[in-house]
Amino acid sequence: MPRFERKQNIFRNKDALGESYQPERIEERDEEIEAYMDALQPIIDGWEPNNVFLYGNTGVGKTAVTDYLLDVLQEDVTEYDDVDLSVLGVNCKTLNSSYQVAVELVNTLRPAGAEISTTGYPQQTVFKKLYSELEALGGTVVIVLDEIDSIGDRDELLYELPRARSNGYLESTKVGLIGISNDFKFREQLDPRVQDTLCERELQFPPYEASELTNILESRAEVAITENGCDGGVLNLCAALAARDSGSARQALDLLRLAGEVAENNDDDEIQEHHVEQARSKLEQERVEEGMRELTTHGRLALLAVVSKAAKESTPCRTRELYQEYEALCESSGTDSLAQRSVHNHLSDLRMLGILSAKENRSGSRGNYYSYELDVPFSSAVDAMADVLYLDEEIETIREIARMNGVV
Ligand SMILES: Nc1ncnc2c1ncn2[C@@H]1O[C@H](COP(=O)(O)OP(=O)(O)OP(=O)(O)O)[C@@H](O)[C@H]1O
Repeated sequence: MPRFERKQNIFRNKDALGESYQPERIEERDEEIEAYMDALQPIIDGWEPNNVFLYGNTGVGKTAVTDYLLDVLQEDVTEYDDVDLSVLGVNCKTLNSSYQVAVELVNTLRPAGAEISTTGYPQQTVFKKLYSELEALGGTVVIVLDEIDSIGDRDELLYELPRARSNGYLESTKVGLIGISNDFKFREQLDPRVQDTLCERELQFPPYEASELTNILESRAEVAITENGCDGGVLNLCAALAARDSGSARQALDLLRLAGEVAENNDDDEIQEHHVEQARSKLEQERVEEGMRELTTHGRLALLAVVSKAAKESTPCRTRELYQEYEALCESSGTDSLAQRSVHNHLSDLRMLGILSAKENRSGSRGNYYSYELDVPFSSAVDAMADVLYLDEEIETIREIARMNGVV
């Protein structure tokens, strides 16, 4: 019977490369930290907080810097008896209206058992409940709304909360909002009056360059990886790959962690560059598989049509032929088919997602046309579709044909 055996050649503390780890030091963000501290200064001075809007791509340290600075602020504020600071944090990802965010805030402030229902109240009633909880808390309250763009255009709370004091809803409590977003369009879409208040102080976090990512990785590797667990060029390679793609520290850290796991699984004592390469293609495949799972039904059926043609070794294949395959799959799954034009749009989307590639062909007088083929491994595409489409028989036939043709 196989037994578990502890492996600790590579990692000293693998959790330090994970999402929930809060770094002791923030690297390469001195300027942003200075501007951020400047925006938070009125809190220490005992005045009303500024509202702050923070934006930048995913993984560029918006949350890490915010958590770090608010911890420092909470510690430093204890020096001053006349400032009583509370920090509330809500991730808005699953809350897509002001109403839901307000309910979440009320329930964060209420003791267990006294929460309000998430539906059934007029919006103003929920806002009033929020004001009365905030008033009961007193002092200065900083509310951090991460992924604030999920609120969409139902942004009344972002208009009302910063004005609650001037409108007489709050007397003793001073409230400051910190909104965090990686959607650049969100700011532009906001009502100009909301923009004026929420974006009182705006901070932009640019993507990291390779040398900055190397420093972030070096300081994290000190905690996470054993002394001889990592070959010299590995951190530079992870940093360079992440910088070229997204400039995200999360991507660089994920790459290093996965490369370490690959090395560990091979029973190697050191992470080397070839482990990073393997980790990169694994992450790339995961990303594509995730993209495939998030497709709409017709996107999936259009993709399965290409998969089916690939099994028959008939790709690249033009839209017209793919459309026939797609119609047959729609019929098998009891789904009404879309017009060829719409299927063409789905194929273009799949191309944008990096799941398909397309070649443009010239066809004399009738203009150009595209032919499509898979840009991901056949087995990843068929596995992902088997998980999300209820077409077991058809998918088994496709696999069978692929096996016969030596595609898999
Ligand atoms: N300057 C930095 N120094 C140390 N670690 C960092 C730095 N920037 C980012 N990180 C680390 O990178 C990871 C991603 O950072 P973070 O979650 O702050 O990104 P984000 O900009 O908030 O991304 P998202 O918009 O996706 O939430 C975290 O593990 C964080 O600790």
